[in-house]
Amino acid sequence: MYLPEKFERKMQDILGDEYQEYVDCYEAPRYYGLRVNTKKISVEDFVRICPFEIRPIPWIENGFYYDGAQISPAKHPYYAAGLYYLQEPSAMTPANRLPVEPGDRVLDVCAAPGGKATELGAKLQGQGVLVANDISSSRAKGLLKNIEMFGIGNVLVLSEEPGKLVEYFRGYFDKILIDAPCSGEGMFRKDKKMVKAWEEHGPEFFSKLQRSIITQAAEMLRPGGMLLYSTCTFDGLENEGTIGYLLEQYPEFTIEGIRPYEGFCAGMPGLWKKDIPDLKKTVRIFPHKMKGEGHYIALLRKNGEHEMMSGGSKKRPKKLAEELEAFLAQVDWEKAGIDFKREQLEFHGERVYYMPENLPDMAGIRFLRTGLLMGELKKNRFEPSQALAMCLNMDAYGDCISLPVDDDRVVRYLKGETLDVEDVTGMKKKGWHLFCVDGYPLGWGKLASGTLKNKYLPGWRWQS
Ligand SMILES: C[S@@+](CC[C@H](N)C(=O)[O-])C[C@H]1O[C@@H](n2cnc3c(N)ncnc32)[C@H](O)[C@@H]1O
Repeated sequence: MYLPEKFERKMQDILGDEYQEYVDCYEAPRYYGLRVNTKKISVEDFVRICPFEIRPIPWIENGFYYDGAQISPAKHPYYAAGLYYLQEPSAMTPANRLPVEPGDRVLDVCAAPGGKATELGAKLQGQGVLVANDISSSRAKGLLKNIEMFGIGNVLVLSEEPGKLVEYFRGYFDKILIDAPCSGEGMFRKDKKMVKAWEEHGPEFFSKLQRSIITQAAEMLRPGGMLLYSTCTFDGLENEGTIGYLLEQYPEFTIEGIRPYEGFCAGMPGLWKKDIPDLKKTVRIFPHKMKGEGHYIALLRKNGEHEMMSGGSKKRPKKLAEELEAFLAQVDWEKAGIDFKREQLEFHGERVYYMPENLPDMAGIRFLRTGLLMGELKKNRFEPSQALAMCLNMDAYGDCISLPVDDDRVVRYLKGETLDVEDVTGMKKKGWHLFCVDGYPLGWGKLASGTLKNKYLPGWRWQS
């Protein structure tokens, strides 16, 4: 495989005697990974129902290898049910090693298309808030879809420069993840196009961007909070150099240890001009040392006294339209994992949202979604949304139709067809039903006389 000479020389310096072993691994096939959505299913249950062969990724509790040359897990209904995300195994490490707890306020600064944000959201288990941002609004659209498919409703999906976010969220977050734009050296085996991109924009270009993003993120972290910085490159300036720069600018930060794995290598203080021994606590992932592509991860804590920052003022709940009221009463919110409070409902035109608690005033921010889009009120008729369907489960909503995965109506539903379901429902029931595969929601349908009118979101439908 072609590698630029300058890159080869750098890797020889970094790896010394191991360089040949590293180069040889470019001839080996890449690894494919699948990460279980623990908000929707336990790892044990997923292993029990998984329709294809998977092998555990040893350093990620909910991660598995699959044979990407033989199978396409994205074409399975369980994928449409949000039971898993497809992600290169090393790329699972950053969100896995950031200790997010339910109830935390979490920011993913460079989140699209959502590989890490979906895991951070799953770890929150519906409590607290995930702010998923990406400067690119086109990439943020894919991010929104992945987050909704994963059933994460306690979310803001934004598309802003991190510098602008500081005005709104200074000292607000408990945990921040920066999966920084980088020169992508660790992805050369997975994606050959990255080599050409590297020749156009190398480490110096990205280093400037990374320094600006990490210092802006530092402003948004509360004292006591934790920040995880990751890249998929080997370059010392972009990795240890960015962390060294942060410590210089913000001495209140300290480098924390990362839960170990035998394949992880220590960060290399010598690659940064100043010697900071704690940089050894950061982690380098090399593809010749473990079964995944190249990555770098640093975990930091911001030290200092924490004052809880409260959000904006509460609006009084208004009187709700009867049909919305009736719909809300039908949901067992506790079983949906949502601590439902009416004052968190917001109305924008016909749309009804369920907002996370304690948000700052967000006037002027560019967003794709604030909160969970519950549905639309059209002439007092309430139509529940796709996002809400993905947040629910069969215990939380009474009227469900669940078919086994091998019933051909499951795929026909995903293609947008009207279904005859009289054999499952009888003739009696009418109205909104949650359509599920093996008990996991795919979307809505409206039932009348044994026929289910398809309400699967048109933009998500499978091609016929
Ligand atoms: C490595 S990718 C993120 C991948 C993502 N975390 C995931 O796991 O799916 C880096 C992202 O940073 C975004 N980006 C580039 N410059 C940025 C900036 N100044 N602020 C925020 N995001 C930025 C890019 O649009 C890109 O989506």
